Amino acid sequence: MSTFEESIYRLVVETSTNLPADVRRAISAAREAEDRATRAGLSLTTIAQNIGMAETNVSPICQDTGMPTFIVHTPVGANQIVMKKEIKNAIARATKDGKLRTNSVDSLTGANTGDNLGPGTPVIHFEQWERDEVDVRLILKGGGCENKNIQYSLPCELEGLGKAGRDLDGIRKCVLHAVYQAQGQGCSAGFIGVGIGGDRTTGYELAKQQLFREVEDVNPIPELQQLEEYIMDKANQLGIGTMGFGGNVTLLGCKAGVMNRLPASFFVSVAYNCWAYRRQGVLLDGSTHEIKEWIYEGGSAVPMSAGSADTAADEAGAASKRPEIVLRAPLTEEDVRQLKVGDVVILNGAMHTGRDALHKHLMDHDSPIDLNGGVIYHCGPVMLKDEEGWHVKAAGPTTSIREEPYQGDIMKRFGIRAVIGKGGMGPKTLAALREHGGVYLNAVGGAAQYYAECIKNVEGVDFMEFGIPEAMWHLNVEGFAAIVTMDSHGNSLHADVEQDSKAKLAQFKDPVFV
Ligand SMILES: O=C(O)C[C@H](O)C(=O)O
Ligand code: SF4
Repeated sequence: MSTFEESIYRLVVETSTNLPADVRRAISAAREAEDRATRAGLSLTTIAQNIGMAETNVSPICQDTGMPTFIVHTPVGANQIVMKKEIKNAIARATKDGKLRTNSVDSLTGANTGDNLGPGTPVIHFEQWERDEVDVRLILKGGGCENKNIQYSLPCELEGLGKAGRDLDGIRKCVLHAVYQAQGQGCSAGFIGVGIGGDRTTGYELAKQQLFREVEDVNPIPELQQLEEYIMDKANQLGIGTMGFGGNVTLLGCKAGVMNRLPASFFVSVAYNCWAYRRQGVLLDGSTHEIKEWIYEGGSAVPMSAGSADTAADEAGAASKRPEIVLRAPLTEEDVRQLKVGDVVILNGAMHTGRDALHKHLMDHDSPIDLNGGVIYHCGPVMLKDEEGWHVKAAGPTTSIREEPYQGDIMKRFGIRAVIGKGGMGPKTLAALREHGGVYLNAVGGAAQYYAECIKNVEGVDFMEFGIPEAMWHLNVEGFAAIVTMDSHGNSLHADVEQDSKAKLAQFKDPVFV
């Protein structure tokens, strides 16, 4: 392997497994701002533990290792064709080693390429510069937060905020709205990059580029510096909180950039990044391609609590007015009818993963196993196989709302009693929980190491043809902690937080930048 390929491999592993110092500082500050004995505080404790565990285990912070996106600056004359090939080799190797999930899926057939390579994956942007070194930056941005990106075309009308015009105040409203509409689904607390101007494509590119800035830097353009500070202040008054559980911290960073636009177009593009803000970079020697320096301060400079996986579960007891409730699957109707929003549940026993492909399949096919009393986990894990069998390398929840069209019907048809995911579900599922006797449990998004440790055994797998993330994994878990956010009595914490934050958003209707 060439030195360039080796250096890129190291960059990929570091990015996926070790959150940089500036991001850690932002998360630590959020922990300080949030009472530990709340749902948000509890989730931040789990997040902090997870960051420490990922570093120690050299395993993915989150199971969704995202769309690898590289920005490479090369000296004039460097062979970009060879570099591209070697970047791809490094990606395939990191995937084989379980540092990246198999994340490249054929959009028409649904087939997973298995090595993270394919049309459009990875994304590599080359730029030439007049220096001798090679600068390679990488961001691994997951699908859940990518789904919460949003683009506005000014002028427009925004719920809660009214008219947004073609000026700085209109931009202000769009950015606040972008944070509101993400709720907890992009694994808040998040970081946003804002691209002002451009066309639809370059606007989004500019937004994503902002995510390569340091969390603590100061915008050199005074208007944008003001905008960033304003958004940081006001977005954190929306009360959405970590995971959308409500709380004081909703946004960890806001970076805005500007470029020219066409007279007829005025786009504001927002790239939403989850707390698992994985970006790193290396400066390579121009001739040897050895790593000369890391671009962003390494994570090890800011230790996060790497304590035992029990800490969060212990704090969970304090976060709830009622003691935590320990249940063993399969569950009975009585088990789940006793649960109320806010309860902390510790699950033991059998759990089955299922996400988009499985839910669609189960609508008109039988299940390969008996799901009566069963627990479905919305999760697409990172798995590795050796002589002894399959091992879980990372296994946090995925965004549940995508299963909203199917979930209620499937629960009733197969007798499923609990669904675990993140971000909450909608009215159809809530009605089914009530009618059938079911519960929705919210796990901490991105806490892939924390949950992987709870999985004691992989009992089997079905539908491997869907690819590793979409297959139905049969797991045996111990001490899997999650919070009831939708119960069988018609209560949904997600609906409440959305309602509440909408009212708070409306406070920021009046012009600020005039
Ligand atoms: O694909 C996943 O595992 C998670 C995804 O990033 C999500 O946030 O829903
Ligand atoms: S699960 Fe959450 S933390 Fe992981 S990539 Fe998706 S949005 Fe980010």
